[in-house]
Amino acid sequence: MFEEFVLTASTADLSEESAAREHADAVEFRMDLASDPLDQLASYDGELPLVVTNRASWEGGEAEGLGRYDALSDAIGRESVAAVDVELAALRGTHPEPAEASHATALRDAAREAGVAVVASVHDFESTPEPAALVDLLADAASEGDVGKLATTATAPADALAMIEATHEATAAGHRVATMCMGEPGRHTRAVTPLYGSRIGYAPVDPANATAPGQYPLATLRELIDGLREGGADA
Ligand SMILES: O=C1C[C@@](O)(C(=O)O)C[C@@H](O)[C@@H]1O
Repeated sequence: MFEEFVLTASTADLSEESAAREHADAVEFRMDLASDPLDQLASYDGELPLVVTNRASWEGGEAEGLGRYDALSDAIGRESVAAVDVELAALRGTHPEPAEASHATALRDAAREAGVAVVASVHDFESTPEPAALVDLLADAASEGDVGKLATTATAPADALAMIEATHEATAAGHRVATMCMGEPGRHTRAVTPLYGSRIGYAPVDPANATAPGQYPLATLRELIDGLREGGADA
């Protein structure tokens, strides 16, 4: 997975998979936002592969404590699960709770053994650092997972440009990355960074259930990305 760009339908409700199928390559299952996530996984019989995310509260999600790793270890044993998202701060041991690192690295080992890809993720809900700092973060994240994902908050057009530039540089340096800006001024990065190497996009099936600020609806993002790739009338 992630040899090529993967558009995920991000949801807390796996019954949305049938509606997502037309436009998405995979489903991101936000276990932290879901009710009965393990039951939903057990009864999932959709066609799209799943990327499971159990976002920690300290990284903008709703999962509290180390118990979220137990749910993720359960999830990666399912046939339908192709990738698992793990926060870079936990993998790197930079989170103040030391047990985060041992849990995160054990989960990564288990994922690799099960043939499940690891997305090492970083979020900045306030700002977008300078391009050089973004490239460093992407290099760190890519070295800890099969894909390094970075989502920052754009408050001005220059932030979007910084993310596009960093995506290009990190990809040119051989790192496998997924990038996007949250927030209105960075919305277009979701359609554009795939042209510079970003491997994962996130979009809600129903815009009322967006999992981050500034996401396009799924069908719109698919159309934008495909449209930008197709070329002009003489292509
Ligand atoms: O990390 C990401 C990216 C995201 O935050 C976004 O900005 O689209 C949406 C989340 O569901 C996902 O886990």
